[in-house]
Amino acid sequence: MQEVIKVEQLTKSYGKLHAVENISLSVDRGMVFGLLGANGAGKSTTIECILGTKKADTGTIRILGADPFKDRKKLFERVGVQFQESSYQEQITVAELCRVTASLYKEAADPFALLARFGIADKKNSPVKDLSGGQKQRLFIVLALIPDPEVVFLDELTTGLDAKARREVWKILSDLKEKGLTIFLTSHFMDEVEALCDGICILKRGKIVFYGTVSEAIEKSPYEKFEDAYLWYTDEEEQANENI
Ligand SMILES: Nc1ncnc2c1ncn2[C@@H]1O[C@H](COP(=O)(O)OP(=O)(O)OP(=O)(O)O)[C@@H](O)[C@H]1O
Repeated sequence: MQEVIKVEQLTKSYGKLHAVENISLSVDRGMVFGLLGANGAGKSTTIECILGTKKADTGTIRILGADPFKDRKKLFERVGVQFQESSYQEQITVAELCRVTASLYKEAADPFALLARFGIADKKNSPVKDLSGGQKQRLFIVLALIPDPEVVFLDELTTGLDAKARREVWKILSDLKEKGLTIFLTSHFMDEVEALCDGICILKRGKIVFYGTVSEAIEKSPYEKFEDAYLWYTDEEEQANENI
């Protein structure tokens, strides 16, 4: 099994704040990996360091065997990224944004097939700014998949999507995974994590508090449901009480 993402001892501080401390993780090809944690736990910082858009203070990071900070150009064609907010011209339409994005890659996927797959083909002539929150979110997943990447980073995957759209996105991602796509995601929805993730890492104030599979996370907690186990791993009060 080929290792697609490897992070060893990643540390990143903002001034005195240790945003991420000693994070190590490994993601194999065709795996869906979930990076979890409360707001401010350090997920975005970790992803930005993995992508090379932020420089880690210390640690080693490899994506597809390359150093993302030094080899960004080389990785650009092979890695997809979903942004929460993309910067685009005020009046640009969905079709134009997709075409512009596709033009950046040598071997782009067909953006219109992707729009159809994500149920927003009828919006192709609408200005992006007029899309609903959920439609925009789906568009951003489409943009991340346009490079036809080997690995894709999806930050807060289905935030803003209704229940049906979430299920549809899960199905599409499961199909892409079957074809060998490696998926690195963050999510605040534990049902989604249970449905999709082969491996997870739970962060609490920048440190790993659990690393393994969803079923291991449940087993090592006093709970039977994953959401309860997740809250137990991340709960401030509970952990504070344990230290008394
Ligand atoms: N550029 C920055 N300068 C200073 N502090 C920052 C900066 N970016 C993030 N932080 C701080 O680092 C910590 C980790 O933030 P990060 O955005 O990585 O968390 P997160 O887990 O992605 O949160 P969320 O779920 O809210 O997106 C937070 O305390 C945040 O306030």
